[in-house]
Amino acid sequence: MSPKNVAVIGSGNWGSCIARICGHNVVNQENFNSEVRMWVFEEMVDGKKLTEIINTQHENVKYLPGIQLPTNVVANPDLVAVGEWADILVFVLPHQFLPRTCNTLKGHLKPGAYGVSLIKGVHVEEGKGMSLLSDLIRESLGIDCALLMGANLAPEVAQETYCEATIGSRDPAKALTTDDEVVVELCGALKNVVATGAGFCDGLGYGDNTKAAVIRLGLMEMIHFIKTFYKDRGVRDETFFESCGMADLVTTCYGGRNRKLAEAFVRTGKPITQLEEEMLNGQKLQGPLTAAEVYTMLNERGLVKRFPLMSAVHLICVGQVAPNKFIDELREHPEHM
Ligand SMILES: NC(=O)C1=CN([C@@H]2O[C@H](COP(=O)(O)OP(=O)(O)OC[C@H]3O[C@@H](n4cnc5c(N)ncnc54)[C@H](O)[C@@H]3O)[C@@H](O)[C@H]2O)C=CC1
Ligand SMILES: O=C(CO)COP(=O)(O)O
Repeated sequence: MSPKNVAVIGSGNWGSCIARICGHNVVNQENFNSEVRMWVFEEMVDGKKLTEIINTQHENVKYLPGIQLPTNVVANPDLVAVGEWADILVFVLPHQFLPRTCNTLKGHLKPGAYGVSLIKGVHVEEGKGMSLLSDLIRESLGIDCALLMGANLAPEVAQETYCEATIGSRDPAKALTTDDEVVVELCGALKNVVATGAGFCDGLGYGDNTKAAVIRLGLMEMIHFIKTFYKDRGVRDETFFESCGMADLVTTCYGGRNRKLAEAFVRTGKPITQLEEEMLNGQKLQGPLTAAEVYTMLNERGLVKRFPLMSAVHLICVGQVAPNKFIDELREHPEHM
């Protein structure tokens, strides 16, 4: 069997961190090519191409500054060239860019190539409903796709502190932890909405009890949402207690970017898009966008009242509900009835 080529499709905060890990992991492994290619959405940083900076300084100075990348991680701005070369494609980019990325890759992958998605989000088209991002990858590219999700704030993972992750796959040859891939993927997507709510709590000055209630109600809505829309795909309760579930929810509600910006949104009154530009230096928030996508689904199906937390997060983000009404929206939560 010839050694497999690993490509990382994405080069943001998490993308660069994962490329670093892949780079270390393939060294001296006879089953893998010792070079890892990382597709970079090209941009200029201080007058230089980001790919050139990464390939000479071995650091993604914009999205993962201060962390050395192994020299066998090679940045490449040509998505099709990276896709044609790869046997394993690690998808790790902000979810809003996935449809266009798949369209570009379509028809260019090797036979037998497969994907692993680390992307937290969903794909919703008005009037057409919701699809999993992994299904988008599977269907548009004609490849199998596993998932890797978990309590994994990139800056901490890059520092190599102890953490866990959950790998989901229907194919037992690739599934190290669970075949319950729908729960693995959707927990990763939906916790970003709850984390936005947790940030509102912090911005409003509530204490830990209130935030714990938001986290718990958020988890209950996540479970109910997944069971409502995907019960025919083998949803199991125990998966919610894996790293992809409870643990990721907790870490994001305390240490994530969604929490941080939601707090600033309440404190400053500035629009989320403006705060994203001011505070994240090109990194992208997934929570408010996912909240809008989830709301579209819930609204089309008359389910807004059954999911008051996720709905309120969206309505607050778009300015239709005042942030200080957030907790009022939860007082008659269906979980309390
Ligand atoms: N950062 C983290 O701690 C973690 C992130 N994730 C998830 O991983 C996914 C990727 O997140 P990050 O790597 O942190 O990204 P990021 O938040 O750092 O986003 C910046 C990336 O988006 C790219 N980008 C900007 N415009 C683009 C376009 N038009 N087309 C394609 N790419 C474009 C930039 O080039 C850059 O690579 C997200 O779904 C996120 O929720 C999952 C676990 C941890
Ligand atoms: O998914 C994450 C941690 O597992 C990162 O969350 P944020 O995007 O809120 O930083």
